[in-house]
Amino acid sequence: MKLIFLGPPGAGKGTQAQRIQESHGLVQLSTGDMLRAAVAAGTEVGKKAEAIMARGDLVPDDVVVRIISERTEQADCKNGYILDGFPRNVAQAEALDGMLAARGEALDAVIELKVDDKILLSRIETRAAETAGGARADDNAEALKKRLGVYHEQTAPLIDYYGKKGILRSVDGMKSIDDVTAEIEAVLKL
Ligand SMILES: Nc1ncnc2c1ncn2[C@@H]1O[C@H](COP(=O)(O)OP(=O)(O)O)[C@@H](O)[C@H]1O
Repeated sequence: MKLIFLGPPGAGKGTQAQRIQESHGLVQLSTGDMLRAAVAAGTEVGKKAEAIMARGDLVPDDVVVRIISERTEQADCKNGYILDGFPRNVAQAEALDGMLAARGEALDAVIELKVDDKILLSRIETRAAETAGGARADDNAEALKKRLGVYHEQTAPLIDYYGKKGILRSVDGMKSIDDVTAEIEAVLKL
């Protein structure tokens, strides 16, 4: 099974992807995590991405498309995967379509986690406070506003993109973590 978890920063994509990957034997592929690992390791990609990520902008499409293309070819992805944080704009979605078509594969579903902006802001502030010291470079008010703006401008159009393909499944991301997981499980059984 190949899934995309789509939603704004702080929507709970990572938390839910973690839970679903365990129950379905899938691999969670978070481009944010992979890019942070590249920054920490000081690779060429990391050097390119560091400042861009810190201010809340998107890393160039060719960089993340290559990362996903290479990662999904590894043996542990055979049973399927959850893309978390990718694609983030229409160009990335088209590149993903091309990659899957060339492999004779297709997406099973795109799970959209719907959360209001007001709730997102308070969730991310809490996350920043809880991880103070070890906080992510982009968990501050300014970068967060930027990330939300980038989401609405560039990523939200994907809701329509996948809606038209008939594979979009929207879930209320404002319920409890367990309830959201249950709703996703229900949607995946259909
Ligand atoms: N698919 C992507 N395309 C471009 N940049 C990305 C992509 N995924 C992650 N990034 C970069 O990594 C940052 C953090 O991403 P992520 O961990 O998914 O955070 P969140 O979902 O909380 O915004 C983004 O703001 C962006 O700079």
